[in-house]
Amino acid sequence: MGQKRGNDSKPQAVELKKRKKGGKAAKASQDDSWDGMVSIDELNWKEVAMPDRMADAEGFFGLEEIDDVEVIRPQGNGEIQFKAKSGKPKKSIVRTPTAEETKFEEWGGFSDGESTDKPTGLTTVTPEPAPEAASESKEDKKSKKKETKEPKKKDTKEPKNKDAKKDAVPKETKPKDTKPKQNSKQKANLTELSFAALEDDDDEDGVDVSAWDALGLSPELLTGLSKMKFATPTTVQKSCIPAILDGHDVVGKASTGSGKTLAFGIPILEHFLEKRGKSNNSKKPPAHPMALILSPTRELAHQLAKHIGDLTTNSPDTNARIALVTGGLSIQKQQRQLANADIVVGTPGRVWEILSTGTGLIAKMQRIRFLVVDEADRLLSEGHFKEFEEIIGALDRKEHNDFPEDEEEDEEEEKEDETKARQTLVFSATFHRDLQQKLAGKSRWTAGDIMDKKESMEYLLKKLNFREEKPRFIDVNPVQQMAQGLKEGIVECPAMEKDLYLYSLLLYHPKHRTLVFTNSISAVRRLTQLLQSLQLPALALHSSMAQKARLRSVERFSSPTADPSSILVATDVAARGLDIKGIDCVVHYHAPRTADAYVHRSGRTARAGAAGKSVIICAPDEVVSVARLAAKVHAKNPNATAKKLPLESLEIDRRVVSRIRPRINLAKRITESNIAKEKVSADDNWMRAAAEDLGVEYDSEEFDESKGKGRGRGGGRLQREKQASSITKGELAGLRAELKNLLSQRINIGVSERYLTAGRVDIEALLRGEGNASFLGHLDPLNF
Ligand SMILES: Nc1ncnc2c1ncn2[C@@H]1O[C@H](COP(=O)(O)OP(=O)(O)OP(=O)(O)O)[C@@H](O)[C@H]1O
Repeated sequence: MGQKRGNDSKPQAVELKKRKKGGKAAKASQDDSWDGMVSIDELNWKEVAMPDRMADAEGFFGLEEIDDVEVIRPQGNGEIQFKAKSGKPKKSIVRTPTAEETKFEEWGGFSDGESTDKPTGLTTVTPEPAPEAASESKEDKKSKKKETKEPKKKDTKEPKNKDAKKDAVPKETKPKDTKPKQNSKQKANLTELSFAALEDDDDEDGVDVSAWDALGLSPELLTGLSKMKFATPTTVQKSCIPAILDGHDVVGKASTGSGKTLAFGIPILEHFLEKRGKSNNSKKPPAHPMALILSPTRELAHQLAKHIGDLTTNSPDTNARIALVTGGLSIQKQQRQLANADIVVGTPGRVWEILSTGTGLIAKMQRIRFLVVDEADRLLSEGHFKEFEEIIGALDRKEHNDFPEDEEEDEEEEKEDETKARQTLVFSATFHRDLQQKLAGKSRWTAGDIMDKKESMEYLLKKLNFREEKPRFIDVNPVQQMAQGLKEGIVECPAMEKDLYLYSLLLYHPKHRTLVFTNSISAVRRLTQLLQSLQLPALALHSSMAQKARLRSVERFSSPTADPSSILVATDVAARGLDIKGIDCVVHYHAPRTADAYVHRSGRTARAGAAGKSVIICAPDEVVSVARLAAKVHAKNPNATAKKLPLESLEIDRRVVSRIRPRINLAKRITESNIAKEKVSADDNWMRAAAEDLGVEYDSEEFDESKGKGRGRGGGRLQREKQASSITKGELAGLRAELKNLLSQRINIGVSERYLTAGRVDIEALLRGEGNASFLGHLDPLNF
């Protein structure tokens, strides 16, 4: 078993087997008198391969490990040392400095501040802001701190230190990245596991980030933002970051994909940098976590950790430890991770499990500076309320601090930070209308009914114990809940022809990455198979799939190398928070059940200022409820009236519908037969196993006969299933061949000899392969 390390070694800790990467380059003397002892930073660490699932990454990213070393404990207070295990060459455990490190070593540092006797390594070469920037920024931080101590009475959107900061920050931040290997490699590891599309790793150039100047951020984070190519803050970031930096509690509402994660992530990291700067010891593990971010689902928690982690990785010298606390790992491990993290991201169930069983963890967590509740309304619908209430109760309980070693730091903190109360930040894209009115101060809170309405958002907010009497309610888009670049459409069709219209829509929009929502798992299964049999690159996502299969589907769908026409068929498990870049179109195969679901589903496209489309396929008996739902979503939109909603009615060309019907009929028969066969075989296996357990004989034919005779509920379905499953292999092969033949031809929508000779068809264009490759003839686009 090898040793593992992370970024910060702590000599006294025997568990220093793990630390974040980025230790000093080795310069161990390798002459004959050398006794073979090396320090932690001189070891030849190897990067640990990242596991398939983020959950298996144990919460900390970028670990390194080493084999064949012995840990030599110090006498007294000395540093732990290492030496090669007996039988191994002494030098085998020593790292050779890279050419780059040697170069920097010779160069001798950046400025007066750098001590020349520093041994070696990345700490020496970590990019520092220009000297004046560094000193000004310290001043700024001090002044900002003063402001933070007391939430301002007046709502100032810009921090006071704006001007000073402005000078400190390079306009065109082209960071002299002195940790290129570490950063890009860590980034690669993370992005491999990410839901988001991979970015071009080779391109290290930053963008101009002067648009962020007004927010007065540190040079470190500006460099990170520059590298991530976030040239301007989004509206929610512009409004929330100053309020949070000023120490206010914030309830933030902003449309999907508008950048809410960094709206709270950036102030948290600013606080981290400020506190770390003061402690003058970046290597010491934190006495307690600084922020707790609660998220309703594992996927979202992973995404949040990754998004904030990306910013820390890209920001020089910002090695905040992020612990991901979700199911799937040993409690003891997560207790350790949580205790040593700067930022804890987790689901309420798991966080509570860890806190309630760990010794002293509650006392540590009581000292967090930020509590973030993301996708707050879903936290309730996911049934996390009980654990959430327990966590809040525990955080607010008075407990003794049983960490004597932290006392010194505590006193220091206490002296400097008079506002010990934590800041609470609540974010979502949807809050119901009554609550919005109350938060905006337009209607009153009535204590009586709130306490009766347990598990409501009102109750949750009351429980949160804000530091201020009233949190700042920042509603970035009070009139428009939908993203600006989103176009909404509706396709009306007979209830039994939704497959046909879905297929038409997909053919109308080639090279569109499409997310199709259904209301049931069985519909996801059926539609995925149906589309696959039509040779479309469809993938499934629903909650009954194993976690690994879910992640695989999302990654295959979102990978930049994926087919640009990729289709993900999903239940509402994918409706919230999932940040997949480049989804062009969301199709609601089943109408969403609530207005919020419509907002969140549609919010998977048109993210971060991009354009996107959302189309509801609507049966006649759904039209009224869909119109009501759209009216609710657009209630405050001045351009929408009950008669004129921003829902474009999309007319699918009848010729298309009639020409593709044979394809759909064949594909449906093949799919139904496959599903019925799978089901029969699963039932059969189950019956056989049950019969075996009971010690009776099982005759499947006899059983089938008795099943088919039933006239009660489900009798018709059983008959259909039986019929579908009774198609022979030969018949099925025949159907497949027929479908394959149809799919090999383009859909002819009006090209005949008569048209060709009458000049109705641009033959040249046809030969050039222009237009929609699925069709032969001219197809009027949907203009949508
Ligand atoms: N300032 C910025 N400039 C450009 N892109 C940004 C900026 N801030 C965030 N993004 C990108 O925008 C996307 C959406 O961000 P995020 O996931 O935080 O949105 P959200 O508001 O939380 O959405 P949802 O409500 O759906 O969870 C992400 O891919 C993120 O990388």
